[in-house]
Amino acid sequence: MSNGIPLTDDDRWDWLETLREKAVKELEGGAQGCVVTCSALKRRYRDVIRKAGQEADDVVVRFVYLRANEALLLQRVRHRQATTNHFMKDDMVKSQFRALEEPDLTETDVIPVDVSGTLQQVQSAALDRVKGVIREQ
Ligand SMILES: Nc1ncnc2c1ncn2[C@@H]1O[C@H](COP(=O)(O)OP(=O)(O)O)[C@@H](O)[C@H]1O
Ligand SMILES: O=C(O)[C@H](O)[C@@H](O)[C@H](O)[C@H](O)COP(=O)(O)O
Repeated sequence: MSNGIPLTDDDRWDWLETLREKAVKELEGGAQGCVVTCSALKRRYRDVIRKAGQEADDVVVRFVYLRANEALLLQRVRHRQATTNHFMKDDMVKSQFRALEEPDLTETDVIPVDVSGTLQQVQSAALDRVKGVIREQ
């Protein structure tokens, strides 16, 4: 990625499984909940994470989809590039959007949150939405 080469499906499977296994281990160790951050761009990647809920009755998987348009995210990645030496440069944003399969209404475990506001606005909107979903369960 630092050379501007997007990852492939094959590059990503093990990573997604590792994330799922780490999260399940946290819960098995007594954690009440666990948040992992991950791009999970395609539906079949999200399905890898979903498996945690299918394999254990007491594990509930929910996705918070941090949603914004390409122009805004390009601007943020450019700003990151100018201020840090992060490996992921702005030339990756286009391929990320090409790979993205936006969750549709059939993915009922997805909570979309608009991230075009400030960090505080995003944090508070995400918390409100997640708390609302937990209350409904
Ligand atoms: N709401 C926001 N307002 C301004 N900048 C943001 C906001 N959310 C994220 N950023 C910045 O955008 C960049 C990419 O965000 P990040 O969450 O790290 O994305 P990813 O992990 O998907 O690459 C980071 O530099 C981050 O600080
Ligand atoms: O293509 C992918 O599978 C993902 O985009 C993944 O590679 C990750 O999101 C980037 O590495 C960004 O890393 P940061 O979260 O550090 O920006």
